Amino acid sequence: MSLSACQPSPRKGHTVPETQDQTVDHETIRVAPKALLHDHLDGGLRPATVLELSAQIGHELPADDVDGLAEWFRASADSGSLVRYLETFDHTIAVMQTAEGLRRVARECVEDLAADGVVYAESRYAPEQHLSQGLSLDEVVEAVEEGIREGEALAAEAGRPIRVDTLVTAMRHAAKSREIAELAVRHRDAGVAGFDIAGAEAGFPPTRHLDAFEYLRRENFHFTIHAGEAFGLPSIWEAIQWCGAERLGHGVRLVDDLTIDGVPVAELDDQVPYAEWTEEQLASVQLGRLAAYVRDRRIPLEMCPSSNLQTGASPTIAAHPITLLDRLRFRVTLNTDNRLMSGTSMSREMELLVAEAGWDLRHLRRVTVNAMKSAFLPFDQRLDIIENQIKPFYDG
Ligand SMILES: O=c1[nH]cnc2c1ncn2[C@@H]1O[C@H](CO)[C@@H](O)[C@H]1O
Ligand SMILES: [Zn+2]
Repeated sequence: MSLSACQPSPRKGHTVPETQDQTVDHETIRVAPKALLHDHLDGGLRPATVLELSAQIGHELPADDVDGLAEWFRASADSGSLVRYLETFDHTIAVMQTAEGLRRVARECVEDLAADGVVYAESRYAPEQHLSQGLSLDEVVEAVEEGIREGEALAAEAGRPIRVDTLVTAMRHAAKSREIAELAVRHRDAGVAGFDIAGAEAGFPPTRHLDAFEYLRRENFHFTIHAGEAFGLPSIWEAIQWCGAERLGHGVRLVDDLTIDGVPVAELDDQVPYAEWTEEQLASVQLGRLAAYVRDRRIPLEMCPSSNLQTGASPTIAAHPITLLDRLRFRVTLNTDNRLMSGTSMSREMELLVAEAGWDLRHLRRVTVNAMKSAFLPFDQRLDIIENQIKPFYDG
């Protein structure tokens, strides 16, 4: 891929000059250092592990071989509805009910991310969904952290060092968020970097969990909220202005607050791919008050293109708002969401954007630095990864 004339000129501070060849091939993407903020532990199992652990506990699966099961997850998650997409998790959560199962899944998650070139990741899961065989909430967290430390050690041995922190999630339809928030804070010095709420969005506004968010703020703890995926601007507004979310999980519907001459950009008659918009077209986009606030405050958007195609939040990669929001300089990050359900990886998400949305190495560098800037990791450690791992590769 070479540079196209439609790309915005790099601003001061963007160190890759526009004249430099930004060709991105498969191998470059594979080895590029990546930062991943939004990846569900229970959405990233190896199909072989689901099969093996299910056989051990007598859990019945919809397919009995690796390829068939991988395909079943992809196809079933491809429903166009978040609620149906989430039903596929029954089969992964079933094998994550023992300390041993949780530890193995966490260890393999870290190894798989490291093999994909990820150098920093935040892996999230909902401890309340892993209690059916008698584990306590604390035992669930401890088992996951053990598995993650094992995975980090194995990855370092394999020459692919990676740091993985966790986000403890509360399910938004349940009424446990305060208890889960306290659980997260209890384990803050043992690998838990933040808190999240997930699950069906429509009908379950984040303000139902205000008590948990107020508690977390008093504890100086970090949290992100899934918002603006299956429901629109009111959900994003509540997450930021009522709950105080530091980042937005997805936030893709923020595009509803972008207009040209009063028409929402997604409803424009002549739909030109965002990569091909001219600087004049970009300059004519008006930001509503919420979108302007999100951009002004540099609120990170944890965007997950493939997942959004499956749940119907976006029709195609080329038309996915990530490219428009990136070109308008929102703080966009690129994520996998659920590697098993989407049959994806960070490399694959990057390749899709390069092949179908006009991205090149500068875009990949930008979302990687953005993600690292937005991580729930102490500032000095974020800086260290940016300066010593990310920039040397992308600017080298
Ligand atoms: O994209 C998503 N939107 C909302 N909820 C999700 C998404 N992906 C996964 N989960 C939910 O988060 C739980 C904890 O990891 C998963 O069990 C699933 O129910
Ligand atoms: Zn998610």
